[in-house]
Amino acid sequence: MPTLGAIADDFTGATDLATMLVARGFRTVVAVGADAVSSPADSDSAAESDASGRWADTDAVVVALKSRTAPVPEAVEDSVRALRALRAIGCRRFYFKYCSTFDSTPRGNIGPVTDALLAELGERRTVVVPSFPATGRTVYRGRLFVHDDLLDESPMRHHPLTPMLDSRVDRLLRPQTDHAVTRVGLDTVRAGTDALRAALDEAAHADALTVVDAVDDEDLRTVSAATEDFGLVTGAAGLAVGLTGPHPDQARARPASRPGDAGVVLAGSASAATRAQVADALGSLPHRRLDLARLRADFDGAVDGLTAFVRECWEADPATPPLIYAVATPEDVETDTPPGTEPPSSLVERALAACATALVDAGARRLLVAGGETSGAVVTALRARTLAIGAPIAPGVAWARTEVCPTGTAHTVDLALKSGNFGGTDIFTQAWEQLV
Ligand SMILES: Nc1ncnc2c1ncn2[C@@H]1O[C@H](COP(=O)(O)OP(=O)(O)O)[C@@H](O)[C@H]1O
Ligand SMILES: O=C(O)[C@@H](O)C(=O)COP(=O)(O)O
Repeated sequence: MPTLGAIADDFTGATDLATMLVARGFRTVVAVGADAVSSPADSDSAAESDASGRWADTDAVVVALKSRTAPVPEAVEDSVRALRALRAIGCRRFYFKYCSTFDSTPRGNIGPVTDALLAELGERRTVVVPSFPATGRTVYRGRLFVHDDLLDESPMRHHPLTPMLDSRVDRLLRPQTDHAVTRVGLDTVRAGTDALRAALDEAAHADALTVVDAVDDEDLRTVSAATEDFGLVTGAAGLAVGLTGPHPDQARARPASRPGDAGVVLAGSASAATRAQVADALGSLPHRRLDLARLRADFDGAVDGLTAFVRECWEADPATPPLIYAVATPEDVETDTPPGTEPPSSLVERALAACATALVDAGARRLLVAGGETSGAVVTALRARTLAIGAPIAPGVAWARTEVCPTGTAHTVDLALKSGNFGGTDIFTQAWEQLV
């Protein structure tokens, strides 16, 4: 039965954390929203008995939410519902997973969600640990680095929804929370678990969100050990490097598809890493870029055109997955919404979700989706309820086996949700090799 429950503020973040938990020996399931955790049955006793059967072979459950950029009340409500659902199936330790680049605005949602989860648990303190060294995110003297750059000097400065204009994590968090925000530096972390635990027990941190420095995995292991009796920890997936699950050899799900099964890449991400991956794949994968004007003029016709193109590609060469993408260069991002029309971001999400639905119906059994918001739209449209994490592809990215039911018929597919900034340049062509 699961004892560790996590709440992730986007879908790629959920599979990112789940990938880490699987590698650490937790049999992990990603549940799409709180409802996928709870039984649909309405009585508590029915929910309990159903839960004990459904979750018997699971050590950790990660609830995937689409709450990173949702209005604050909605993000809080969804997160608290997820927490209650996780408690109802027996989880006793909780992990709030947000982005390793601390994606949020001065109004939230990291602070308000953390406050609400603490209140729900009756806890007064937690740690704030966005560090994820395997992907170049480190925190030193409270400043968040993305590889060699301070966060506010990285491409995150220009993020359309959550531009990160400061790199001091405590300063970013303070306007978002009702708690005090404190810091513990690397010297204390490097002094070891007992020293860090003693520091976190000091009065200053007793009723606070404490930003803890960590620049390598050993630091994260120390933070994890020093907080093992905390009801809630918060951070990126890196912090899970310090957790140890009970099933080191059984945690990974087997692929659903076989080599040669039809696949597709759907890239809605506009981030720098995805743009480089798109550029790399244009040389070797058949491809089409979304035409926003055409989608506005005739949405169904445009989607039909894209899916017909993919089917033709499969017929010509079943082994090569075509690429449908939204952004190749920063200039491709439309920031203005023509009067009376749908915002470009939602149009793109809807188009890629519609492509995913039609393509699964047409035989796609392997889908690689790039971008957190995009993944949320695709997974929701495919009506997936749970994802079982399989083979790793890159730090923070793995294949997941999932049953989807977009139009009434269920299919088991392999799905990889790639965070915009994760993965090597050749991930769109190389990821398939892990599906064996
Ligand atoms: N050409 C475009 N113009 C405007 N918005 C776009 C365009 N292409 C993609 N988007 C939107 O940008 C957002 C990208 O977010 P996400 O999928 O989380 O990836 P990332 O954060 O890596 O960029 C999505 O909402 C997507 O629909
Ligand atoms: O922690 C991270 O960096 C990722 O898990 C993540 O959340 C990235 O979000 P997107 O770039 O929106 O996919």
